[in-house]
Amino acid sequence: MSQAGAFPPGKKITVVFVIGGPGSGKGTQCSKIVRHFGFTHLSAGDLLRQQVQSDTEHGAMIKNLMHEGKLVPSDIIVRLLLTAMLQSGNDRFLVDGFPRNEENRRAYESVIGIEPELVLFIDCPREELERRILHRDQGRDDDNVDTIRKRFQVFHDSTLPVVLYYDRMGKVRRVDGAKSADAVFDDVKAIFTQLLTTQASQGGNASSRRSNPPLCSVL
Ligand SMILES: Nc1ncnc2c1ncn2[C@@H]1O[C@H](COP(=O)(O)OP(=O)(O)OP(=O)(O)O)[C@@H](O)[C@H]1O
Ligand SMILES: Nc1ccn([C@@H]2O[C@H](COP(=O)(O)O)[C@@H](O)[C@H]2O)c(=O)n1
Ligand SMILES: [Mg+2]
Repeated sequence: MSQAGAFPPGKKITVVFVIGGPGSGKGTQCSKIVRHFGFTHLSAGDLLRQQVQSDTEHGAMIKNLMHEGKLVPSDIIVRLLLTAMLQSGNDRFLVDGFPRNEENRRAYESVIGIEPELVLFIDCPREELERRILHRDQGRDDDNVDTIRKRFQVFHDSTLPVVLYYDRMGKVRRVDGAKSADAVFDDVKAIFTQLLTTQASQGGNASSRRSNPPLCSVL
């Protein structure tokens, strides 16, 4: 079914991409941002894990790819993100763990087309990331030494180039993810306070969204 027009025209929709290596604290910081700033948190990884748990059409394929630390086809993720955005009724979204590669970025642009206000990049050394993941203990199938190595490789080869793409557009805000979670959030809070203050001073209804997004092309 077409979802075209589901975002009211003229209404400002704020999207922030949250990117960082595996275990950098994306989910941790997103929870804090939700509490302080009223965003809806959409974790691409969580949406995929729900598909696996619900044993949906693509569940088995997604499970295998995640176990291998590989990326799931972009059309699947973008459809999940769009559905979650529309269902939320909110107009502020944190998109965690996305885009992970150039294909994700292009699929998002062509299907959803809401330009991110900024890209929060949580930067953290690899040794610290590995330590955190191996201590996380949330029963994730991909939190093992073999898969972690593959996830790092994907991050380096496919995700960092996307960060660089947005950096060239002046959209990246880097924070030092090696600090304590509260200290990282002090930096994150300053970034979001500035974003929302700027938006408020601009009237809050200027839209960076395409006027006629091709929402129906994958639905
Ligand atoms: N700044 C921090 N300092 C120390 N530990 C942290 C920090 N931020 C998060 N953690 C812990 O590190 C682990 C990974 O954090 P989190 O799940 O938020 O990362 P993530 O970027 O969402 O990871 P993934 O990409 O694997 O989903 C968790 O156990 C979390 O409690
Ligand atoms: N854009 C994305 C995001 C995630 N995946 C897959 O999910 C795994 C876990 O992601 P987290 O963000 O929760 O760490 C990831 O390793 C990929 O297999 C994806 O394909 N595309
Ligand atoms: Mg996470």
